[in-house]
Amino acid sequence: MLLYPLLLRLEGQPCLVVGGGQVAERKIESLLEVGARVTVISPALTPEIQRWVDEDKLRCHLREYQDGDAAGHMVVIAATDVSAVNEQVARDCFQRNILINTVDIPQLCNFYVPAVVRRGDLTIAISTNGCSPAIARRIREKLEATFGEEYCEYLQVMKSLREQVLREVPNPARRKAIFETLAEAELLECIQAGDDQALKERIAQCLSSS
Ligand SMILES: C[C@@]1(CC(=O)O)c2cc3[nH]c(cc4nc(cc5[nH]c(cc(n2)[C@H]1CCC(=O)O)[C@@](C)(CC(=O)O)[C@@H]5CCC(=O)O)C(CC(=O)O)=C4CCC(=O)O)c(CCC(=O)O)c3CC(=O)O
Ligand SMILES: NC(=O)C1=CN([C@@H]2O[C@H](COP(=O)(O)OP(=O)(O)OC[C@H]3O[C@@H](n4cnc5c(N)ncnc54)[C@H](O)[C@@H]3O)[C@@H](O)[C@H]2O)C=CC1
Repeated sequence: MLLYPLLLRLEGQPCLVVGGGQVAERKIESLLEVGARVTVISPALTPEIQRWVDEDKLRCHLREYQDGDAAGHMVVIAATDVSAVNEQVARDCFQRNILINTVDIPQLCNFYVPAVVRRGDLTIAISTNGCSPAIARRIREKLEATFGEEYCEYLQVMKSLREQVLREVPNPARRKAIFETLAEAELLECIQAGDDQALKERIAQCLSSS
């Protein structure tokens, strides 16, 4: 079965992680990174999760999951090492149409967590449809080597150029031509080389030629 890829806005949204072990820690970290409002329910926590609790980065209930705890959350991750508990959490979520990731039972997920490369505004998400998370991780590591930190600045430059063109060029067909010329203009190479002069010249060329 094919999965539909989505990028969610979770800033300020209530999310629940059930379990406080190694896998929970990885999933919590990625939720905190995007500004989600995270609650953890688990009788025990890794030292890192405990640190996030101490720093007030997340709310925590030091107890076992109880029926219905999932209610009111946008996203839930069932990450205990007890399959029966994870199944109970998943059941609660399916009843309520909540997004649920059950870490040990792919059939009880309505979404998977991909491996992710982030470079500022660039997000590359990798999934093997659950066939091999280890391969997803290796592909991420390969892509990290190809898409370096310079993509952060590159996308910022492209963003401000795009805003400028949207503002100044009324004709959509001409705008499209300019965006394509800019995308092909090897601006990344100028950024990698730290050559601001060449960058400015190429941009000026693109804006005047298309
Ligand atoms: C279905 C899915 C559901 C979900 O969790 O979303 C799922 C399920 C399971 N994972 C298992 C094992 C491992 N998972 C990892 C790592 C990651 N797993 C992630 C996602 C996913 N894992 C979803 C599918 C993603 C896809 O479509 O490819 C990543 C990408 C994202 C993240 O978790 O943040 C993250 C890499 C992040 C990174 O490095 O970039 C490693 C490797 C490691 O830890 O280094 C191992 C051990 C090696 C191996 O098994 O391959 C097991 C079996 C446990 C057991 O042995 O019983 C199950 C359950 C099952 O398959 O039945
Ligand atoms: N999807 C993924 O990416 C991966 C999934 N797994 C699966 O994830 C599961 C968890 O792995 P780990 O985090 O390494 O285990 P762990 O043993 O480190 O953590 C389990 C956590 O669940 C908590 N817990 C147990 N019963 C609970 C209950 N009734 N209510 C709330 N919390 C409860 C424990 O206190 C502990 O914090 C394993 O079953 C494994 O099969 C393992 C690797 C990767």
